Amino acid sequence: MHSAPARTHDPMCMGCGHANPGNLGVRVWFEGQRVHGEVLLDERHSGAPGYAHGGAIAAIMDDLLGQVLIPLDRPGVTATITVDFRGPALLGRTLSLESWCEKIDGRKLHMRGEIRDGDTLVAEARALFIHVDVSHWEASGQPLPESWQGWGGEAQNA
Ligand SMILES: CCCCCCCCCC(=O)SCCNC(=O)CCNC(=O)[C@H](O)C(C)(C)COP(=O)(O)OP(=O)(O)OC[C@H]1O[C@@H](n2cnc3c(N)ncnc32)[C@H](O)[C@@H]1OP(=O)(O)O
Repeated sequence: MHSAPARTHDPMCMGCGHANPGNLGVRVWFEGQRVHGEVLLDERHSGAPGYAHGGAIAAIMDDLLGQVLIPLDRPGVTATITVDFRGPALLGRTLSLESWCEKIDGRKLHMRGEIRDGDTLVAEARALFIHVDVSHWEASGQPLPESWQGWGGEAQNA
């Protein structure tokens, strides 16, 4: 059963933002605290003829693993991410996405994610996210998404 998120991501997000014409087309849905999704890359994301750029795959991973913050109900930022490229990422194929939180250790959120083309593992990633208060993003002066109000309670910030 898919659950509707209480929070939504930045509409201008480079990965999934519906208001960003240059988005990578990441679509996600939630099942409990797990994130599922899909993406279809095309010639704009080429790294070699017919193959996706590794940076596009890494950006998708960052977005995908960050989405876990929504069901966790904790705002956070990526501190470090490692992407292992395991198989060909072909353009023009619908890739399936999955991410989850493996461990929480205080403010440290250890995330994992996978991208598959059918049964083939294309890439896997692990990342450390750090829980922050939403005031972390106020320095830009841009308005924050309305749904972020009251998100995640208190976190001691940078
Ligand atoms: C989907 C819903 C929307 C979600 C929002 C958007 C998500 C988008 C994801 C992104 O792309 S975020 C953009 C890229 N990331 C950043 O811009 C983060 C920039 N870095 C920072 O702002 C600060 O470095 C950070 C908030 C991550 C940490 O600073 P703090 O001063 O708050 O914490 P501190 O440095 O004291 O570290 C807290 C703990 O984390 C550990 N830590 C921090 N950075 C680390 C690192 N890089 N590697 C390993 N450990 C790290 C640190 O050692 C420490 O461990 P201990 O508590 O055990 O001492």
